[in-house]
Amino acid sequence: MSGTTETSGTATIDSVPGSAEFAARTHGLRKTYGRTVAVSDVDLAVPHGVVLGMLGPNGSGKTTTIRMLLGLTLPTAGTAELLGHAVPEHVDRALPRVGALVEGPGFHPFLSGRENLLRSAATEPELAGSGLRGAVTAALERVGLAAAAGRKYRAYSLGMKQRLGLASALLVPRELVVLDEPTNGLDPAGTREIRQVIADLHAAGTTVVVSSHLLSEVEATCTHAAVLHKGSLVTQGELTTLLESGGPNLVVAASDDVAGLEALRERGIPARRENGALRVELTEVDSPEVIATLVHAGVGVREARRGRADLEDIFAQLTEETS
Ligand SMILES: Nc1ncnc2c1ncn2[C@@H]1O[C@H](COP(=O)(O)OP(=O)(O)OP(=O)(O)O)[C@@H](O)[C@H]1O
Repeated sequence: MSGTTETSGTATIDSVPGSAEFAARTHGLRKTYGRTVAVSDVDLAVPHGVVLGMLGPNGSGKTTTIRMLLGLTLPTAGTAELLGHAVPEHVDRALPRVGALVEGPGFHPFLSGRENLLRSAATEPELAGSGLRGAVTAALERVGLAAAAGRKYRAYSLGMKQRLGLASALLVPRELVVLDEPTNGLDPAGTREIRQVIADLHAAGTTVVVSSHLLSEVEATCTHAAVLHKGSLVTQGELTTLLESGGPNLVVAASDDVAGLEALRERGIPARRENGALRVELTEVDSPEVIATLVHAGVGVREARRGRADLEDIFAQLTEETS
């Protein structure tokens, strides 16, 4: 790319920082590694003020998308914008207002957590001068690392390393915070703390993009979701809208769920096994037909109750359709 011929839309947005319609945006974003297509034609739009969960199994392209958004990896094709600035061309204009936790934050193994953060803080123009130590202490407290601040980074557990990366991302107030799998390696208490940090950021009006392969994580913390599958964006939008798009379900405790699943699939009724039961989609059929099909096949029905599709069902539907 020459750097002089950008689309007029991007140029206009760039001339008025902070006025962008979306906090982050990509158009036709693509990344290939040899013959591996890591990310394929992704059009992501992150509205201001949302907590967007980037959801997808391992290898679906979450990290690569995030790295391209932050200007850490160059796209093979397509464009990206961060707070209205074209990436990578003008990413330096956006980055002071963006906090990021991505793999390998580059901390020094022989320095303590606090010393590492002081080094990070020294690169923040906003903290030049007296505010530095106070900001570091506040960030350490915020992520629950104050007690371990004097220990060497190399002695930190994976969870502590994650927290230090998060502290670094939160040294100064941010407009946008991007977190790649922030609960990786954390115990349940650590996971709760990260959720609280995300909730606090959201309450303060900060836009958060958080990647996860855990559906429960996204359901618990996010207002929006973007689902990636094999490098493609299969859906994005408000979480409530996404959840409403899932039809009613019947959860059946059957005497033989393997035989039951086979019988249902033979009749073209979408179903899957889940926690020792069968979860059956009721979009085309109703409950009596499901039960009759099972009983006909000699499968006993111990219990059947109706429910709505949860994120896991919707995710299964979306990813099966594009498999
Ligand atoms: N530097 C690289 N060189 C070669 N292939 C890569 C590279 N980075 C990513 N890939 C491949 O691109 C695909 C997407 O990887 P990516 O890390 O973006 O997925 P992910 O959804 O973040 O997965 P995870 O949750 O495991 O981090 C995978 O097939 C991966 O092996």
